[in-house]
Amino acid sequence: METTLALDEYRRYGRQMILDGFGLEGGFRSQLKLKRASVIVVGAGGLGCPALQYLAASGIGKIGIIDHDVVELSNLQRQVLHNEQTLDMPKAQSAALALKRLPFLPLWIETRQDAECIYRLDSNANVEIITQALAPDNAIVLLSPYDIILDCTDNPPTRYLLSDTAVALGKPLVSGAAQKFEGQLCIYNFGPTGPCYRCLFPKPPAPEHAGTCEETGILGAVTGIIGNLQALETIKIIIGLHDGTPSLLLFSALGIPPFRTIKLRSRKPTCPACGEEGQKLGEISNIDYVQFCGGAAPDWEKSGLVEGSPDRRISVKDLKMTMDDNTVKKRIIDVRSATEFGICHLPDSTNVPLKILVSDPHAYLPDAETPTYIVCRLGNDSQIAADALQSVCPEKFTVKDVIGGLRAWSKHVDVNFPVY
Ligand SMILES: Nc1ncnc2c1ncn2[C@@H]1O[C@H](COP(=O)(O)OP(=O)(O)OP(=O)(O)O)[C@@H](O)[C@H]1O
Ligand SMILES: [Zn+2]
Repeated sequence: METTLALDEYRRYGRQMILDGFGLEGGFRSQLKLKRASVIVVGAGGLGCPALQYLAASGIGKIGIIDHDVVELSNLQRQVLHNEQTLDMPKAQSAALALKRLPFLPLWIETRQDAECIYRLDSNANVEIITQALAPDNAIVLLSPYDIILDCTDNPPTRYLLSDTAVALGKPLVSGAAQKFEGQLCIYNFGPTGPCYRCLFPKPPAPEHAGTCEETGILGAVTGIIGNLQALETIKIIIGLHDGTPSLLLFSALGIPPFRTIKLRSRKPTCPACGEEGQKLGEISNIDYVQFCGGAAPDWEKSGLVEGSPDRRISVKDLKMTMDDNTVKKRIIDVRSATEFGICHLPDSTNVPLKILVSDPHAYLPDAETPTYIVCRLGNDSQIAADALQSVCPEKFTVKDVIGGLRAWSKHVDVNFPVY
């Protein structure tokens, strides 16, 4: 265990060590606590990146990063540790390089450890990278070496898995969430009576309310605020400055005031994860979290490409042929929001946002001679809209949804069509 600070660490961390109240036992001891602490950040995305940079800069001794995904261009708007040079690189690795300010991963520091997916970044072994998804069968093993867990992920199955694992390991879980202009922050399973995620949310959100940033949009600075708060709360826990009162912080960039805090009750005795009286969950490795949260999100484009009911669906290539044929009548309805329609749209398409169309499908009935093709971004909403129209129009009318939506259009028909 570390008992001293190196000489250069006094200068490096001096600005925080001299703070009045930087740990009850004084700056030196608090800095040592940070140096001895280990923290694991699950998800090196919008929340994980800002959290990681402040955790690393504060002098935390060991940081783990778990993420199975690779860096994509659409991440750079908010995932500030990644850059154009690290596109396609595993996010955990890209984030670790940024923390160490290294341009690439030199071979001499890439040492494989016990699991195939784990790398230690340098001889001080202070950043550990795990390029594998956190799953029920590895969560206990991967998280147990760390003192504090940060949930910087974006999906309900992983949130429940992280909470249950934190309870099983008796570790605090600093959890962040952000979507659109809004964010949330909560520390679960903290102290002897702090509630867990299941205490607060015994039931998962309906799948339609669990959209990803890709579906709903996100302002980068919002994830920056929540991710930074996660780092701050983690540092407070380590140096003993957190009073442990359970609360949920709600942030809205457009709200007045933008921050609100809700005091939470303590642990629920009947909670199946952390309660004394609850019906026990059982082994984490045996729990099907995806099933619990309503099943996996379908891959709409793929499912659409399967031979299905050709009379109700049309491929993007067939749509293109129809559009090029001036002798046939057609109508293309784009059911995305007006904002998205403004970003890009197919020539001669009309914008009728999904909500408006399904609230009054009769208003958008085609005529017998004009086939209607319905398009959206990914080919999901267009199916709902097509169903709504088909249900109110006579059999012989043609209403088809465009398989895979505009994403498929840019992949298979026009590579210059914007993807967002
Ligand atoms: N079970 C998991 N194990 C490891 N990493 C996870 C797990 N679940 C989610 N993540 C990671 O959490 C991060 C969440 O960040 P964020 O939502 O900003 O990124 P994203 O998924 O790239 O976003 P987008 O929705 O724009 O594609 C992602 O990098 C994702 O790979
Ligand atoms: Zn609980």
